[in-house]
Amino acid sequence: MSQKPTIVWTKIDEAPYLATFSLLPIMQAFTKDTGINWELRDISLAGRVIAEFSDMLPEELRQFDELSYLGELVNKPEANVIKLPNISASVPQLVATIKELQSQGYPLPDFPEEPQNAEEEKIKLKYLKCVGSNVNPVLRQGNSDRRLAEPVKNYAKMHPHPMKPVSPDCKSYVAHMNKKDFYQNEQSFTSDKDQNILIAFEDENGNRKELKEVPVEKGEVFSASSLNVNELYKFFEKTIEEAKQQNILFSLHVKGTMMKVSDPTFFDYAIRAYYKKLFDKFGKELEEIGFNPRNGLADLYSKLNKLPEDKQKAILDSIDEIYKEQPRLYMVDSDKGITNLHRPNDVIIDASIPSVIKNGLKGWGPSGETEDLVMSIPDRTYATMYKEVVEDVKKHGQFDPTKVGTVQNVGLMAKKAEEYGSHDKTFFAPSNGKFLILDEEGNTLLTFDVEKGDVFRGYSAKDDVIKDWIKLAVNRAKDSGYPIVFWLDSNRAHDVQIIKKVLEELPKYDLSNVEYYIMAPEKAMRYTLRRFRAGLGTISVTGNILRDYLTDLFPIIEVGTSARTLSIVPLLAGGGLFETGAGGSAPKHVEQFIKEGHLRWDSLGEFLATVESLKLARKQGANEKTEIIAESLNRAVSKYLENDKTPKRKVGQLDNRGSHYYLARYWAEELANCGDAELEAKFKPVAEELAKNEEKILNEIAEVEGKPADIKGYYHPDESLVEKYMRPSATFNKIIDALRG
Ligand SMILES: NC(=O)C1=CN([C@@H]2O[C@H](COP(=O)(O)OP(=O)(O)OC[C@H]3O[C@@H](n4cnc5c(N)ncnc54)[C@H](OP(=O)(O)O)[C@@H]3O)[C@@H](O)[C@H]2O)C=CC1
Ligand SMILES: O=C(O)CCC(=O)C(=O)O
Ligand SMILES: [Mg+2]
Repeated sequence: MSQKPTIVWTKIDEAPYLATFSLLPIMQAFTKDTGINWELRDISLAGRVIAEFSDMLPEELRQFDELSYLGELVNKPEANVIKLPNISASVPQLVATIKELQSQGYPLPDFPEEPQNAEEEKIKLKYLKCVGSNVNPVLRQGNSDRRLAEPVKNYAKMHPHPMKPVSPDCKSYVAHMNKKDFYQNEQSFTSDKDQNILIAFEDENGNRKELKEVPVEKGEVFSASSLNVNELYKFFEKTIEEAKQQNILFSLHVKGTMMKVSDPTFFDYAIRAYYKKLFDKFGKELEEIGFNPRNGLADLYSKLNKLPEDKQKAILDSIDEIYKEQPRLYMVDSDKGITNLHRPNDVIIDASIPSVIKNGLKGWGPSGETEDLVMSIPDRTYATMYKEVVEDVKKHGQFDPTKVGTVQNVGLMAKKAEEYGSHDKTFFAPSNGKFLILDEEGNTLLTFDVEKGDVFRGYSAKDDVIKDWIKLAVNRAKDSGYPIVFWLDSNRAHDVQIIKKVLEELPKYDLSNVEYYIMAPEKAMRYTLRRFRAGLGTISVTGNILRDYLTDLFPIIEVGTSARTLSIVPLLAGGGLFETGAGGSAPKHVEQFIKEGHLRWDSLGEFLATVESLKLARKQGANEKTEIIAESLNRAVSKYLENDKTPKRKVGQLDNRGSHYYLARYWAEELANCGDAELEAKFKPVAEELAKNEEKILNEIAEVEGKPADIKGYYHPDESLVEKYMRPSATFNKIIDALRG
C-alpha cells in the first residue's frame, strides 16, 4: 500500500458541486498534517460528456475520463473515495448540457435522437453512455451501510423539521397494477456453474433473434421479468378516471433517471393515457415531428416549432382543453406550469413520496395549493410498501420527528446488483412473441410470453455480493443491537433464491445476540413502522431498489433530508467509498443561488463522510495525527448541530458558506484542545482568529447575498466565478489558505 494515502473528492453537479468550492479548501487545510493527498476527480455530467467526446475536441478542451479511472481504483485496496451526489441525467438534461457546452465553444455534435446514418448512430450511442445512473453503479463495488449518526438524530429531536398534519378525511392513496406487471411475471434461477446465457426474442412464427449474451457466475442469482404495456395503459386510464371522480390530483412516481431504459416506459403510457385526445386528434403530426413521450411532454414543446403556426396553436389549444377535462396534475412548478408529466427527471420516486408524506399526504396542484392526490406507482414489486406507509399515516397520523425511532439500511448493491444493473439487458418486444433465456447448449431456461411493446428486463445478484451483504447485516445487528429485517418476498421468484442463500449463510455466524426476520416488503414495512412509532431502531436489509427508496424515505421523515445520512460502502476489494447523504443534487438550490446568491445546501453528509474517510486513510497508512483530526471533526460536527449552524432556507439567513465557517471554527477549537501538543499549538491561534473575525467574515459573505450569482452556466459554469461567489470572504480565505500552505 502506498505511503501517502490519497482521498479522492468527486467533482459533480449542481448544489453539492457549488458547495465543494467552499468546503474542499477547508478539508485540505485542516488535514495538512496527516500527509494525505487530496485529489479532485471530475465525474460531473458535463465532464463525462467532454471526456466521452474528447477525440473530437481540440487539445485544450479535452478532458481525461476520470470515471473510468475511478472505476478501476474502487477495485483496489487503496481506494478511498468521497462520492458526492451527481446528476443521473435524463435525455432532456443531456441535451441541455450539450447546448450549454456548445455555447461555450465546445464543438460537440447535437444529440441525434433519430440517427440518419451510421455516424450519427455512433454519436448517439456515445451520448447515451452519459445518461442515467452511469456513475454510481460503476463506483459501487461494495454493499451499502446507510444510517443517521446519533448527533444528527439528536439535532432533529431538538430542531424538528415541519411535518404537516394529515387531515382525517384525506383521500390520497397509492395506485398500482394488479396483474401482468414485473412483480407477477418474474422468474429466476441460481446458476450452478460459470456459463454464458443468451437472451433471445422469438416471434409468433418462430423466428428467433439473439439479443445479448450474458456471462453468469456459479452461485449467481439471475432473474428476469416483463411488463405488459396494454395492461399498463389500462391501469393509467383507470387511475386517471378515479382521480377525476375523486376530484384529486393525478401523479406518477417512478425512477426515470436511475432506471433510464425501463422507467421512461411508465412515462410514455401515462402521457398517452392522460393526453389521449391529443394523440387521437394529432397522432400524425406528433409522429411527423418525432415527439417521444418517453422524454415527457417537454419533448413535444421543444419540437412543436417544426409545424406550421396554425397546427401549433391547435395542438396547444387541445392541451388546454385536456386540462379542463382531465383530473388536475401534480405539479413540479405550478408558477411555470411544469407538471409531473413534463420531464422524466423531475419527479423521482425516492424523494417525491417522502415529500408527499412530509406535506401531510398532499401534492402541489396547478393552483399553487396543495391537494390530495393519487400516487401511481405501477409495478407492485415496490408499490405495496409505499401503500403500507401511506395507509399507516392516514390511520395513525403524521410522524413526529421528536418521537420516532430510526430505520437504518444494509443494501445489496455491489456489482450492479438487481434491477439497477438491468439497462443493458432491457428490451422491448418488437411483436407478439416470447423472450427466452437459453443456456450454452441452447436449452430454454426461462420463457416470457409478451405482446408487442412489452418491456423485458434481466438482472442478477452475484454470490459473493450476497454473502458480503449478509455478513454486513449481521455485523450491523451486533454493533447496533437492533433487529435486522430482510425485506424479501417469498412470492417473488428472485427473492426466493435470495432467501435460500440467507438461510444457508446465517447459521455460519454466531447469532446469539442477533434478532432477525425475513418478511415481504409490505409486512416488513408494517413491522418496522410499529417499532418506528414506538421510538425503536430497526435495520432494513434490502435489495438495491429498496435500499434507494428506504434510505430517502426514513431519513426524510426522521431528520428532514437524506443529505444528513451517513452512507458507507465498504468496498469488496478492501477500500472504502463514502457517499455523501442518500439524496440528490438539489437542483432547486442552484436556482435559488443563481437568483439570489443564497445556497442552502447542507454539507453535513460531506462532513460525516470525511470523518469516515480519514479513519480509513489512517488504516491505509496516514500518520497518527489523522485519527485525532478525524475525531476532532466528529466533535466539531456535533457542536455544529448543537449550535444549529446548518444553512437556512432564506436569503439573509446563514447559508452554506456561513455554515462552513462555523464548521472550520469548531474544528479549530477542537484541535486547539485535542491533546496533541503540535496540533494544539497550531490550531489555538487559528481558533482565536476565526472567533475574533466572526462578524467580519459573515458580513463579507452577506455582501454577495441578495443579488444574482451569475456563474455563466448551469452544468458547466465558469469556475473562476463559482470560486468568487463561493469564497467571498477575504478574511476567512486568508486563514484557510495559510493552513493549506
Ligand atoms: N447519490 C446520487 O448520486 C444521487 C443523485 N440524485 C440526482 O440528483 C438530482 C436531483 O434529485 P431530487 O430527486 O430532486 O432530489 P434532491 O435530494 O436533490 O432534492 C430533494 C430535496 O431534498 C432537500 N435536500 C437535498 N439535499 C439537501 C441538502 N444537502 N441540504 C438541504 N436540503 C437538501 C431539498 O428539499 P426541501 O426543499 O424539501 O428542503 C431538495 O429540494 C437528480 O438528477 C438525481 O438523479 C438523486 C439521488 C441520489
Ligand atoms: O444513481 C442514482 O441515479 C441515484 C441513486 C440514489 O438515489 C441513491 O443511491 O439513493
Ligand atoms: Mg435515492
